[in-house]
Amino acid sequence: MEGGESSSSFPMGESAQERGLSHVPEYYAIPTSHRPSLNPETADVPVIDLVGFRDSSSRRSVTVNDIGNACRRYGFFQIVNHGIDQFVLDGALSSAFDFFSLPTEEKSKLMSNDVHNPVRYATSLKDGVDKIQFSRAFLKHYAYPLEDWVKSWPENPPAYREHMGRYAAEVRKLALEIMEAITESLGIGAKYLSNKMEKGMQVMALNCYPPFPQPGLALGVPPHSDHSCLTILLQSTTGLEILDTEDGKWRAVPELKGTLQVLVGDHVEVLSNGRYKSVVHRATLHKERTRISIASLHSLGMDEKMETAKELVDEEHPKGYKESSFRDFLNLLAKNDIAEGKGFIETLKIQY
Ligand SMILES: O=C(O)CCC(=O)C(=O)O
Ligand SMILES: [Fe+2]
Repeated sequence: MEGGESSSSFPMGESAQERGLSHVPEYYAIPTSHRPSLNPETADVPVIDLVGFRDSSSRRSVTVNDIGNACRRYGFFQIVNHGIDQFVLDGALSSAFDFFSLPTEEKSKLMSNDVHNPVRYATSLKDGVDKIQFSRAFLKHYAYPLEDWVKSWPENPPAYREHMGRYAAEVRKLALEIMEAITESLGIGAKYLSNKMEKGMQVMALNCYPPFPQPGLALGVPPHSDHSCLTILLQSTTGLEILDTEDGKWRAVPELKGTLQVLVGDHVEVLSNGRYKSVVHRATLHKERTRISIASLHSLGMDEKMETAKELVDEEHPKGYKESSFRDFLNLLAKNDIAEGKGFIETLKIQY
């Protein structure tokens, strides 16, 4: 089990018997303290109007400031007026839905547990695993440069490549623009990372969470933060929850038609020397509905090391993180089940 190219530290559950829950089937062995609420509080997260960032007037600096505050406070914000048409979003969601609706034999052609594989399908309901703590199927594929990767994407459903390809290209442009707003908000300039992001990686993680009979007893994806610089998430319905570090509570991200969710990833935490923290998040399950989410993860190139900006290091703020690349993350993931292991960001922190 792993998150959407993500890193996490999540204590494995004691067994149901150990906790005296004999009426709960063994496969619902999620630790009590990690069970999601069926009525979570709603997160009061900032909604950023991106038109403001594209403005040349003072509105731009207000928007940059709002983005900086959101990154500092939550590591998360929602965006409206992002410029991606609703039909492109709907096309991506419905092709994801159609892919997951294919017969198992068809999806299994892409089945792989090798985290280095650029296109792979997997599910958390593996044979022989009797503890279903997480219920999810996912398809992950690289998406940039699109012309290099699209050939290895699913051939079915027939419209998949066109619809997902269109969304992939548009969401990547958006991610690069938001990255500019983030570096500008850090005071290191909008173009600080532009060249490296231009040559960077885009991984799309399509998640499918089928209806689950007892959604209070399992999760879709365990708590984790994404390894990326930033992740843009499109969801068909609610289910994403973020951890508020101020009070340690999980809160549900509200559903706002047409919005996209922006998650600060581990590599922006490293870049910012901890001024911005990657957001710890998880996905919950619904009793009757299938939920689809599409996470687009943007980072530097495979072997390009992300380093803390030297402009953000001084006596008061000593360098807090080691440098690392996307490949370093994959290597950690390969030997570390994220449901058990140390989160990627934890391995990067420098202890003084
Ligand atoms: O489904 C979601 O809302 C979250 C998915 C996620 O965190 C991921 O793919 O990294
Ligand atoms: Fe994630």
